[in-house]
Amino acid sequence: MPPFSRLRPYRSPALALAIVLLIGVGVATIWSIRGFSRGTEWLEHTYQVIARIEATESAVRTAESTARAYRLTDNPQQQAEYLAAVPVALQHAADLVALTVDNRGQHQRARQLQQRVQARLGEIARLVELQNRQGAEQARVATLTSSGIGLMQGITVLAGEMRHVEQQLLAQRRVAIAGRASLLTGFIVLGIVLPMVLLGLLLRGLARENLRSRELEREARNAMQALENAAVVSGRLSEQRRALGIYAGLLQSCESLPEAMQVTAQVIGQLLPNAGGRCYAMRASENIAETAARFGWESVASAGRLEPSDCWALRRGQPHRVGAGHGHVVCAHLQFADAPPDAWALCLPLAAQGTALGLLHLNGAQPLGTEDVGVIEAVAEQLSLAMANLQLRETLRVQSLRDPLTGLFNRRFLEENLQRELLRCERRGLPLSVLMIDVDHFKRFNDEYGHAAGDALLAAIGATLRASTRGEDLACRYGGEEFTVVLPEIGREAALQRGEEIRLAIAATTAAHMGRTVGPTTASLGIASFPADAAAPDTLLDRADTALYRAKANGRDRIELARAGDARSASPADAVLQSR
Ligand SMILES: Nc1nc2c(ncn2[C@@H]2O[C@H](COP(=O)(O)OP(=O)(O)OP(=O)(O)O)[C@@H](O)[C@H]2O)c(=O)[nH]1
Repeated sequence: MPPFSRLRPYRSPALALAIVLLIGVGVATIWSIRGFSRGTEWLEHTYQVIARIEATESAVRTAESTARAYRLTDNPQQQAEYLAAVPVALQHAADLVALTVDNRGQHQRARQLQQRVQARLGEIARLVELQNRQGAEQARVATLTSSGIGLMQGITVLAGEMRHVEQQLLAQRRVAIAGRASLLTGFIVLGIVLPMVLLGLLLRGLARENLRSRELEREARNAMQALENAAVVSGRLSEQRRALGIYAGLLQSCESLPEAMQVTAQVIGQLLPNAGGRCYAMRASENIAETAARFGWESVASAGRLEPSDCWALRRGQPHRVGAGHGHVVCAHLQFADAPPDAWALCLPLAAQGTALGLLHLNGAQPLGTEDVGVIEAVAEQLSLAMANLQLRETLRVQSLRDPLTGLFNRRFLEENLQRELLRCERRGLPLSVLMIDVDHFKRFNDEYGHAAGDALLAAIGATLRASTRGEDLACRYGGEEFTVVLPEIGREAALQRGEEIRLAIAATTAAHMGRTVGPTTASLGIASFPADAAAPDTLLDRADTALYRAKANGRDRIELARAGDARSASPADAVLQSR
């Protein structure tokens, strides 16, 4: 959690405290303004008192000087001025008394001053009256004995004292006003700074809140995206699971390895459209893995055939991945040099019960997800199982069609395939010959050397027949010591020649048994050809068999061709053939 969130519980109390402080600052400011205002009023009051003291003193002096001028000039104008000055002085003295009621000391002094002013004005009034009654000269003589000078000095001294006191008050009030002005300034500054700090803190808090909400919004968006991605991955996984289920079913229905490989290629192409690759099948006889199917677009070229030593997966028997952060040990069958920068390659061995059956190779330039690797591993596992099953089936099939002693096809295989070969040759207008071969006096051989030695010789004769026939020929063990060779596209004459070669080869065949060589022995052969002797498989075999009997009857170790006369039975098709 960011620090802002930790401070959140303290935000409301802090805000309340700031508001209280602000109110306090406001109240203090108002109080200071009022105090400042009161101080100013007192200052003005002091000035008024000082002005009134001076006015009183001045008015008394005016009355005094105009009365003196009247005495000296006897001019009524001067008397009038004197008479005007007297009430002014009295009024000023009375005003001063009224102005100083707030200050006891000054008030007493003001009253004394008023009394002295009244006394002084009374003295002047007595002299003016004397002048009016007895003349100016009499008044001037009286002046010499009057107490006017002393009274006036008393007024001046008292007025000076009062002024001094007022000056002191003035200085004190100025200091008090200056103090209040500073306090007021302080409160005003505080009143400006505090809201600004508060506003700054609030703005900072809001900015951080905004940032946090944007972060939360981004996180929510990311979470939504992750959820959507998970839904997509989940959908893809279920689709892949479904496809794997279908794939498993398809594999079970495959009848051959190439078919299984093709199905695998199609399924991988569908599951991973951005990947390309190959399915390799091992050719056990050559110890080589050969491409059996391809899919997608290959970003990394891979060889069509490879030896197990060319692939690390086949060497180690476990998946091998290279590129896109998965190592740089590249298999020899890959050409990584020409691949795009982000290319990757994945090889998975196809194996069952420790036997390498093939290789599944994928590559691409788009990143491969973990779930994709899981799917590929599942495909490889299923394909390995299917390959093992198919191989087992093939082995069983071969075993069911081959004679275990000689390795030749068995009679069932002969019967199943002779018809097909006949039809093929008939379609193409080609002949076909059948050789029935029977080992001579084999009972005697068995009796002389033992049944096991007979088995060994029969196995050796089987090998001789395999070596004496072409890939398209069918060399079969018909039963016991009797063999059949079907020679497609071979007519009577050529069959005779091939039969002779076979007879000679059998006559030269020996077998090693219990540390000694047994054989050789001879064999008799009967040959029947299509279309000359028969058209149906059974009849053809019968005719060859009949010819064989004749060879036996004529002394063995020889070949007899079927003759028209020695037909023992004929199928409807042969009847048609013989009537031609
Ligand atoms: N060792 C061995 N002998 C077999 C096998 N199948 C058949 N035989 C023997 O082959 C012998 C065939 O004898 P016959 O049919 O009388 O014919 P033959 O002795 O070969 O004489 P001809 O055919 O007239 O030359 C029998 O003794 C069978 O037991 C086999 O799988 N192994």
